[in-house]
Amino acid sequence: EPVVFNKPKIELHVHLDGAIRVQTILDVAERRGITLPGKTVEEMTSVIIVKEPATLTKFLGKFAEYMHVIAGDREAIKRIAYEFVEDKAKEGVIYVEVRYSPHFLANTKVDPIPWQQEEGDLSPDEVVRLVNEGLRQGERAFNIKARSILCCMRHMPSWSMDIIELCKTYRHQGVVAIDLAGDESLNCEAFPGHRMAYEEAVRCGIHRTVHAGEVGPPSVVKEAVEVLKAERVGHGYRTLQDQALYKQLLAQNMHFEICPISSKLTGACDPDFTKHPVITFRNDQANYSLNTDDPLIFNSTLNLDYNTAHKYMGFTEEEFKRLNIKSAESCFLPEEEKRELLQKLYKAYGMTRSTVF
Ligand SMILES: O=c1[nH]cnc2c1ncn2[C@@H]1O[C@H](CO)[C@@H](O)[C@H]1O
Repeated sequence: EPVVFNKPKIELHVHLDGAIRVQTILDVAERRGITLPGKTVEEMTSVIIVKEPATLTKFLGKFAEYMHVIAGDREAIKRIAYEFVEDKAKEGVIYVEVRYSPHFLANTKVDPIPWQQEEGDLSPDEVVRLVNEGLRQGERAFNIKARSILCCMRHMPSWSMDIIELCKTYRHQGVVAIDLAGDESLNCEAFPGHRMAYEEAVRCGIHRTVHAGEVGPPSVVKEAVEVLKAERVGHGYRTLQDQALYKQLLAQNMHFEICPISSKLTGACDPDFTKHPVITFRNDQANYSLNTDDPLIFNSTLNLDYNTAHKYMGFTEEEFKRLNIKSAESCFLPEEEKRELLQKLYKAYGMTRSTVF
């Protein structure tokens, strides 16, 4: 696979638990005495990955193949965070916001205890500290910047107040925002638990993004923006089905976190990339990023997403630069650090302030 955009990049939408190395899953399983359906990287990869377009619900089921290996294990959680930063640095990412559900990696103070684990002594709070530590060590080792976003889960509104409290506690240790992830096709309207958490986020100045309009109708996007006060929309492809809403969000400079490979394999979009919604976003010079979402499960890299945009959608170097600058402008860093990041991009792209889009 050739590298079409071999320049510094920003990634804003990637799930930590969807970006684990298969080798790490095997190593940890062996150490913990957990039996897996595959013994080699090749075998486990074929168990985990989605090869053909499926449904969001089926795709989300894939996490159950390996989450029980990592969850509840301090060393494993720190390791996946550290290795994630290394992998992103290798892809040419200079700033990444990585998201996850602390509850999904815990085995106490979480109800129900996920992945059929026995109760243990690893709480969501400690999970966040371990991830913060892994990311920080990765930042130092690989010379890139990594921040995190904590996910509420659509089907677990009872966890959402924990999430906003964790965002508040760790806002100066790398946590920059709240997200709402999970299966939008099962419950469309956000539960009061989610709404309360997002209200608190607004009150405390915690940044907000929401998975919306990935497979759900444009009304979910509207709710994300108007009720949950999302500053960015995760995916948001279906926004295009409501032209009035789309025009309004364009005018508002709303940021869309686009994940091309993901959108094909979750069945969110037409598998024919020449018909992809991001072509419309591009033609309208919208504010959006290109992201991997879950590279483990899609067996992908950020380069594959860029190549796909280039090969099937006619994306140019110019557009890749523009969208990365929009991504930096829409990231959840404090203003000062955002300016620094933008300067880095301008320099790497050979742009002076006057040639900026
Ligand atoms: O594309 C997606 N849409 C909705 N939810 C997702 C997607 N990818 C991952 N997750 C969900 O987010 C959780 C926290 O990282 C993952 O465990 C998965 O359940």
